[in-house]
Amino acid sequence: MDGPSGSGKGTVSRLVADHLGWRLLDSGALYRAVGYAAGMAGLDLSDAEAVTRCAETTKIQFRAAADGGDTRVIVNGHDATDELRTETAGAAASAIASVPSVRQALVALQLGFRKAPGLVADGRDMGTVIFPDAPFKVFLTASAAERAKRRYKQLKEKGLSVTLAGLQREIEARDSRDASRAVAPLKPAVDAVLVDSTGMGIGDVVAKVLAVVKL
Ligand SMILES: Nc1ncnc2c1ncn2[C@@H]1O[C@H](COP(=O)(O)OP(=O)(O)O)[C@@H](O)[C@H]1O
Ligand SMILES: Nc1ccn([C@H]2C[C@H](O)[C@@H](COP(=O)(O)OP(=O)(O)O)O2)c(=O)n1
Repeated sequence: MDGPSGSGKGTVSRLVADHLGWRLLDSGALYRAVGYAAGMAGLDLSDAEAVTRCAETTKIQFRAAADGGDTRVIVNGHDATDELRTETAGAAASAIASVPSVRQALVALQLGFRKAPGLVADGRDMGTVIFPDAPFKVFLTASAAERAKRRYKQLKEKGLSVTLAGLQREIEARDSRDASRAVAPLKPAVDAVLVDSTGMGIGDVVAKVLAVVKL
């Protein structure tokens, strides 16, 4: 499941994976974790060699939350789940994700998630680069205005201080960087089913995605 920020990939992927009893890979969390670790180490995010070393050495673990809430993301032993959800972490992730050797450093880890009975993987290049032979591919979109509204609500609920206009600018800047980079740009795989979730409820989107999965 690939698509731009706020299209609902994470939410829909989790529900689809739960429904099918499949595993889940939130690939964006890996890029966020590396961006976060690089920031903690005081690295210059435009220093390709330093951030590549960081991607090669950062220890990233996913841990189910005890209360059934969001999966926790542990970065070098520290639970960084909350820090990783911020738009600053998203921007840092997008910056380091444009470095080809950083992407390369995360390939094996992602491939390791592919296990029976199945995997739902969410990101930007799941259907194009990491799992090109995936039998079912969805490219999930929504208008930039709607995606900004969703993110605004989500971050406000987490108590973060954000503005709608600021978020829309940040989301559009990130999408344009993700889509224009030379390696693994954000774009639908040729065999992906396009789902535009603008104006659709989460349940309807999940049903549409499940209809793509023909077992
Ligand atoms: N179809 C939808 N309608 C309304 N809100 C949605 C929809 N899909 C997702 N959301 C909400 O939008 C926010 C961003 O969704 P998320 O799954 O994190 O997107 P992504 O992983 O694509 O960035 C979340 O708060 C989520 O609950
Ligand atoms: N497979 C992926 C996943 C994410 N990235 C990069 C580009 C994205 O802007 C950042 C953050 O991704 P993430 O999916 O967590 O972001 P959103 O939840 O969609 O806002 O990481 C990537 O380059 N390739």
